[in-house]
Amino acid sequence: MRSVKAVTASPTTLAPVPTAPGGLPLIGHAHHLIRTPLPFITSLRDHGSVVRIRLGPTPAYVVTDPVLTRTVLVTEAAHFAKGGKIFDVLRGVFGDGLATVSDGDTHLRNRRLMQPMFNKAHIATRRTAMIDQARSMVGAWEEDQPLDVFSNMNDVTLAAFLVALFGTDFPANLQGEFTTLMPPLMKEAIRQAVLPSWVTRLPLPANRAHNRRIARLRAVIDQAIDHRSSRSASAPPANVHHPAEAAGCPHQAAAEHEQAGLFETLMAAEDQFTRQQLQDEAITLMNAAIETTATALAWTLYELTRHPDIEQRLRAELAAVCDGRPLCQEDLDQFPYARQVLQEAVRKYGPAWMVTRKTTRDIDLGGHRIPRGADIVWSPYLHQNDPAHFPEPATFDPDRWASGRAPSTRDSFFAFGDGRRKCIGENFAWVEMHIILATLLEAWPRLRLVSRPPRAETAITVKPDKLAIAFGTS
Ligand code: HEM
Repeated sequence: MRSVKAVTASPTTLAPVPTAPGGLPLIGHAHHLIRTPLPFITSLRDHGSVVRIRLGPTPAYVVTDPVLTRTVLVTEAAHFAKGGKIFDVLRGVFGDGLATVSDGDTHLRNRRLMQPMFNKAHIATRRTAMIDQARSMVGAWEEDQPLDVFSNMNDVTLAAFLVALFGTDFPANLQGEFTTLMPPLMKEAIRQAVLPSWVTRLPLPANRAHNRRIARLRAVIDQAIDHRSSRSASAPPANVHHPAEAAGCPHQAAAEHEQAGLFETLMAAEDQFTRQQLQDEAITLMNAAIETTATALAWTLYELTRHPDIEQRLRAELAAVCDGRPLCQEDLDQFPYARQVLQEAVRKYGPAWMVTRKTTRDIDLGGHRIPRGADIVWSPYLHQNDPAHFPEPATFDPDRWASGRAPSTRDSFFAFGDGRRKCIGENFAWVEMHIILATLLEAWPRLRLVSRPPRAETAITVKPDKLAIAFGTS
């Protein structure tokens, strides 16, 4: 196993940071990052534990050793602030939402205010609504017709997320607009992140379209917040009869029937958040929550079509728990194998592949001196596909996560980040992914891949370029 002996070193032992081959004048390594991002970023392991690349004229230091990534995110986090080119571009979309706001008091305060939205007990109050939403959507798919899985997973994760966040009566037109706006917005954001910034300031059609989309997204989010405010005043009684009770799920808590969503927590803190901040947080959450979970689910389904044995084990687990009745929220804590399968998809496909920080002072990392103000890149995808930590990383093996085998691998699993900027939505993500996977298996006894095997494509996440699956009942 490769290891880095020292996180910091005395000035006498510091070595120059190796530079990745293949950089070009003006654009640096941008062509590699645009054309072959995943082979390029994983190839950097061969050049050292910290490797210098250039994003346009700007140098960036890619950390290829998970021990050093933990240093950046946790032990020396004070010297590696949230920032860097990707965040500068994303801030243009999200404003100062939790994911892009600089480190410091505002981040700490907002994180503290938002944390209750995402604790397990609070999320549990939304599980039934999410099951209903997911079930109605996957159940409406046409039998044996090729389905664009990534796009549909985006629709289902978005709908489930909206139901959790904003309640059960979210207007369909707003949902539709959001679905249309987001893919080109994110694609352009990542393109802007790897190009020199002067290119992104030119009055090119692509740049103008990007700005128009951002303005429209803000207007849509504003309408969503208005909608929620107007509905909160007229919420229905909490103990409405629910079909899952009749189906045999005995302990439905009254709170689960409420229409209100998790976002009410923030709206209730009216004096704490301005309208602009509420907008920023809503946009941030929707962006952080949708493509990440949709990608992981799409890859999970693809892997199931390749591994009937894994699919069978999943179905057996589901059948044993539900015992012939429809899935209900209480079942969700009893699917350990589903968790292993989902975690393996998240491991193998990232889903994030490039995240950045900025050094706040000259600092020694892995025996190299990194200057103040430098961009640091870390990559869950890179670490989670490192054969030194995950033997045969291309193999989809959910049993890596079986209890007893998992501890050594957990240290190199960075899919949700770590430290003070760790994903606030991790609990939510697992619940949502379990719900969608389980409702889908419940509705469709057969999955068949009807496209060629997908190639991994990068935007903010690593997603399948083309993935069609037909769902059948026999
Ligand atoms: C499979 C699903 C997900 C993955 C892999 C994922 C991954 C990540 C990662 C790697 C970070 C840290 C970025 C950094 O260190 O700079 C992060 C932060 C964040 N995530 Fe997630 N995420 C997922 C789902 C979600 C969901 C469902 C939500 C919301 C409900 C969410 C909300 C956020 C927010 C707000 C942050 C910023 C936290 C902060 O800076 O304090 N994520 N996520």
